[in-house]
Amino acid sequence: MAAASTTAAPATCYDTPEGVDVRGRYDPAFASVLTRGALAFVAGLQREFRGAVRHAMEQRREAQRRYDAGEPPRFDPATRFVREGGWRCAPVPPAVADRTVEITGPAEPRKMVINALNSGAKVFMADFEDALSPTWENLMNGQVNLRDAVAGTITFRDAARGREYRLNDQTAKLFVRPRGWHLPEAHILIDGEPAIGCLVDFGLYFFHNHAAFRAGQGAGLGPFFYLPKMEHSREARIWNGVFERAEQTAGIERASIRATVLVETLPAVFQMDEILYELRDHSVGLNCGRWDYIFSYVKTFRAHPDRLLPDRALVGMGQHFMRSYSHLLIRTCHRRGVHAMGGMAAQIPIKDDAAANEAALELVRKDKLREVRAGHDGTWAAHPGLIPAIREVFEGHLGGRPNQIGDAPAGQEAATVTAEDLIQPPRGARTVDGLRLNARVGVQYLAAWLAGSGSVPLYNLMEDAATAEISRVQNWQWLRHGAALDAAGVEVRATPELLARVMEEEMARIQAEVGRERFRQGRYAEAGRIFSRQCTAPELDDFLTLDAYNLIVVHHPGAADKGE
Ligand SMILES: CC(=O)SCCNC(=O)CCNC(=O)[C@H](O)C(C)(C)COP(=O)(O)OP(=O)(O)OC[C@H]1O[C@@H](n2cnc3c(N)ncnc32)[C@H](O)[C@@H]1OP(=O)(O)O
Ligand SMILES: O=CC(=O)O
Ligand SMILES: [Mg+2]
Repeated sequence: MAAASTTAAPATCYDTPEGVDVRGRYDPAFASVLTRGALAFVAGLQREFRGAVRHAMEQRREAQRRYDAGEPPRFDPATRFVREGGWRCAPVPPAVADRTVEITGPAEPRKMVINALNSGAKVFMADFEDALSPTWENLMNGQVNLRDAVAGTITFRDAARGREYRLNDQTAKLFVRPRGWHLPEAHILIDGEPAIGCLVDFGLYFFHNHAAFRAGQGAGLGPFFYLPKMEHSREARIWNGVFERAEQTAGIERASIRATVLVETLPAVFQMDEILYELRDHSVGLNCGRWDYIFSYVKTFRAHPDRLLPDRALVGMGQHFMRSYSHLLIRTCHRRGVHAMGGMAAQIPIKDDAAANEAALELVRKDKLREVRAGHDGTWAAHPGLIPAIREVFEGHLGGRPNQIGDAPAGQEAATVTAEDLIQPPRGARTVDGLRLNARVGVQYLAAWLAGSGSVPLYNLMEDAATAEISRVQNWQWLRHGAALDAAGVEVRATPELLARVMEEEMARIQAEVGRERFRQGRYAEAGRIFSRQCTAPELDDFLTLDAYNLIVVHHPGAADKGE
């Protein structure tokens, strides 16, 4: 139990309710979000839903055993009535009818949160997931940033550049993306077990911000969320229960909270109607999370040598299985009256090369044009510099309308999408250069993640946990099945020996690129070891970030013993 301070000395530990231990570093700013009431709320959610979460995770493993044994993911005959029924989701909240451009970025650093809110995007998705390395410092600073953002008081002074950051009069509407169901929060123990990461992210944010959000940004509704990495509608049902519990606890109307679910796993594409149905009073759409989706395709078909991916750079939205997924998502959302959101082009502005920058922008424009023509209602931008071009494409196409939810379907393609279309293997070459690039990008991303940065620019592209996962699982898949790789016209087999040689050469190349000093001080060597181990593991690890998580957990004994 927490011992409330009885002296005038400043507190140095968190005031926790029964059964809750906070093992993260004490900081008065963190204590302002880790209040006794907020922690009790999170603990209540964990106690009510932990059994269902455990069951859902076991069901994921069970489904994977079936895929490994040769049964592909499919539409569930038992829920045909849901797919065929004429139900609709709750009406779209007027505050977010227009979501043509959404910027995404980690909830920390603070400067980025202000930049994103001021970016001219309609929505800012503040990320505790793919774009954030879940260190204690990042998570808690992220909560502090979001509280100040919702209050409208967030500011930042960049002393080195003499720059002040504050909010514009008009800002993007805030959506928050908590972590996926699979990730623990090891700095908070509830009844002796690590907290469920997403319940910490959701719970703290909701507890402190629901009133201010509804009074301001949400115009009576909200808060708004993005929900990642679900594999089945039973997981959406848990979120729906969490939302209902949160609404009851806060004493606000049912269906205030709204969420967009990322359809970013292959099993989930067969469950889109079912996911929307579970969340029908709390839904505000689905999103094509293309990068995790590609990662999930490899994971789902890990045991199948006939479904090897070509080089990562070739697996874009033009591949048949990706196009089919986007079309079916749009049709599903519009039938149910909610937004069908597009995804993230990986290109970011290139500062020192105007021609290359224009070429990158052109790729983004093309991607967005494809999305809006297909019927998407809005899309994601990784960087503020892309927003004018993306807005031009979407606004040009929509001609002043906030979305195209009520429009007739853009084409007939979606009406005929079959299960076979959704799993058709992508086409293209597999090369040793692809294996190399995966290694070079995967290691540098992991080094950054271990050092606390969850999204980084690498070779002029945005890299985050989802894109790095593709690099990892693709190399694993090629090695596992001894894929034939092209090496300048010569065919070589993907083997652990080949990977070992590639890793040695790529580590040397990374060192040359980042410089000896930065290499020595960074966590590159450790990242190289983890990446190699992951790519050669006999069984594919479910998540790189789960394996590496223990390396960023820092327990502060002083925080837990409370000086008793
Ligand atoms: C697969 C998925 O889940 S996609 C969604 C998750 N991924 C993301 O959200 C990635 C978001 N993007 C980013 O994190 C960044 O754009 C990066 C890491 C790719 C590149 O960042 P940087 O190298 O800092 O970019 P750059 O130096 O060009 O930044 C210029 C300015 O734009 C700001 N900026 C860049 N990206 C963003 C962003 N997404 N949100 C807000 N501000 C941003 C920078 O803070 C910087 O501001 P300043 O001029 O005030 O200092
Ligand atoms: O979260 C988005 C993705 O593409 O993954
Ligand atoms: Mg993702």
